[in-house]
Amino acid sequence: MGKLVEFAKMNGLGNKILVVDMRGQTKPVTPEAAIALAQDPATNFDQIMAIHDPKLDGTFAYIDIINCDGTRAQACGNGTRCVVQALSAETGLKAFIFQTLAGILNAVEHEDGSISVDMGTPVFEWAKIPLSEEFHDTSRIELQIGPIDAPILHSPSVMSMGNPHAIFWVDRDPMSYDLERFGPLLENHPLFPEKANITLAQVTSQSTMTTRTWERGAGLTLACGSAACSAGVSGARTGHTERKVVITVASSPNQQALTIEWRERDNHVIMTGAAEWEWSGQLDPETGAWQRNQDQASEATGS
Ligand SMILES: N[C@@H](CCC[C@H](N)C(=O)O)C(=O)O
Repeated sequence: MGKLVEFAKMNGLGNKILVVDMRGQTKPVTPEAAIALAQDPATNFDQIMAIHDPKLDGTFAYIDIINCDGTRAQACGNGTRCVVQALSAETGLKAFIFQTLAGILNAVEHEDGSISVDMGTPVFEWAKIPLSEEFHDTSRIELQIGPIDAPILHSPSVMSMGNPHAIFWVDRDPMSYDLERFGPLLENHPLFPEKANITLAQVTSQSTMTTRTWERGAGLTLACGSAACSAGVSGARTGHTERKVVITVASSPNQQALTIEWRERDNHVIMTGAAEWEWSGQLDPETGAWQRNQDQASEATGS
């Protein structure tokens, strides 16, 4: 193994996250290392959250977000909560400011252990989402899947939460749709030049909804925080819901929930929910070789 760095296997509502401590390192986690770690059942993850030294005064760290296919993502809500929990346990601090590809994120850990992340402001302009075709109104665009006269999914709300999202409104349990089949078709649809995260959202009341997501670069995941933010914003934007919603993530273990508030006063989106530590170890950020801390060992190493 080469030079090793500390990492923690964590999850946010089941969304599998590796929090990797890259502070003091000059090079990033390589796509090869990410793919090797994703392929190993013990370290299999949806996103790596690599904590780097700050690049900007006033921020605690720069967070590099890597999908399990080795591509980079601008935003990861569940992963950001995991980073906050890990750094809070290390430093005792409760509030953090991070820099990501999507911009500056403020986050805070509450007394009860739940974590709120200010995910920034939503973007609705078609060219900035981005879409490959001009749409004046992106709150519902023309896009459908299934028979032309009886589409299975249609008219999504599209937006960017730093990363691109399409929210399809459904009237039954999102788990009853074959998202494994439709997800890749929609993620890679020519309308999305940078691909898109695809979410099914069922509105259950003015202040509740249920979601399930096919993630760009990761496929079917148990949960996606930025998708929940996008569903919350899109629900209010289309008049389906109020600006504050509790979103049950249908695919998460025990159907856990996130609270999403699209604040009227400053247009910011605040996501609140849990994060969970599973185990820790060390890994080589160049190759993905890893070892688990001795005291937690059951499956000790991978290379
Ligand atoms: N799981 C994440 C989203 C991760 C990024 C996404 N796959 C992308 O490429 O945009 C979340 O919790 O937000």
